[in-house]
Amino acid sequence: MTFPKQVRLVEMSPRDGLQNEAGPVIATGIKTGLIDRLADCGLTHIESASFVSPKWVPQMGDASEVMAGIKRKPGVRYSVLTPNLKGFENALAAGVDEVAVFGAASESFSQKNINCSIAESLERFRPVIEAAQKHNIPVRGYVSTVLACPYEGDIAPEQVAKVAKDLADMGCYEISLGDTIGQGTPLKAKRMLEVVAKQVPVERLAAHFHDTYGQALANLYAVLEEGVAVIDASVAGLGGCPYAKGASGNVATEDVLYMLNGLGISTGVDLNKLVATGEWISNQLKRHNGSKVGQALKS
Ligand SMILES: CC(C)(COP(=O)([O-])OP(=O)([O-])OC[C@H]1O[C@@H](n2cnc3c(N)ncnc32)[C@H](O)[C@@H]1OP(=O)([O-])[O-])[C@@H](O)C(=O)NCCC(=O)NCCSC(=O)C[C@@](C)(O)CC(=O)[O-]
Repeated sequence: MTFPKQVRLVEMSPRDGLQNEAGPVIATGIKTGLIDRLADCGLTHIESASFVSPKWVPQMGDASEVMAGIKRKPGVRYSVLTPNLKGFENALAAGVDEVAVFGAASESFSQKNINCSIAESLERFRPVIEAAQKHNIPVRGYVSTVLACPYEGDIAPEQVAKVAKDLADMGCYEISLGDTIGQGTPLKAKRMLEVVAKQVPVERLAAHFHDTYGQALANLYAVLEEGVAVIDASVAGLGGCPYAKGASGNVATEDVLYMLNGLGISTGVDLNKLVATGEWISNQLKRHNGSKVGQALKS
């Protein structure tokens, strides 16, 4: 397989990046400031918030205010997480462009994250997808713990493929494969992708890798070779996972972009603006900038 000529970067920082931030709830103005800056970098798909229970994820409790406060840039898709119909209805009222349902390949992680089994989660997603289709809103699907689970260890690729296929069959246009705790290594990522791609065409798959063990770029390289052309990433490497102790954020968008630029793969994203955005949000949050490229290029 050769590399794709173009990659769509799906920016995770306003959602996956901020959902787990310790301390007081981050001001809505910082969240909207981040989203507007990301759009100005040339990113065309920004996961902006979650319509989940604020008791479960307090940092996402102002999702409606965030959606109302951003400056919508034409050509940018502002998507959100919706675990159930209640979340979908609130998201619809907030005028989102796209929603996402999120399941897992591991039973234990499913229970910890969304308080139900994998089978129950799929039944919960069905009416969300049907309602979204009625309103012509595209639905993305996530599968977490595709390479390892914090409670169950290694996850068989066949388990991932089954959940991915179920979500695709139910109507998700794209399935994002999450190495939630960043434990995967390139060969494992490649094998998992090969097995999943037999059930869901690679054109409908995205890679969502966390960088806990510093393997995310290597894992991305491995799946790019398999034809994956959609990559989830988070500026300044923001993030973590509330149900996966010690997990770090998504791979930093700046680091992915630098690698893609070096491979001659186009994205439409401006690296200098992205580095400035990573530095801006790190300063706002008084947080270490988790991007190596961001550190190297910051002014
Ligand atoms: C799914 C539930 C709601 C089930 O939670 P539950 O407690 O089983 O739900 P419930 O239906 O029994 O409702 C309990 C309470 O939550 C309320 N509620 C119920 N739904 C909503 C909603 N949508 N919006 C606002 N409120 C809601 C509901 O109204 C009720 O309120 P109360 O009567 O107690 O006052 C809960 O478990 C939850 O919100 N989980 C969210 C977990 C989450 O956001 N995790 C992080 C995102 S996933 C992720 O990061 C992984 C990913 C995608 O990035 C990929 C990867 O890296 O692997």
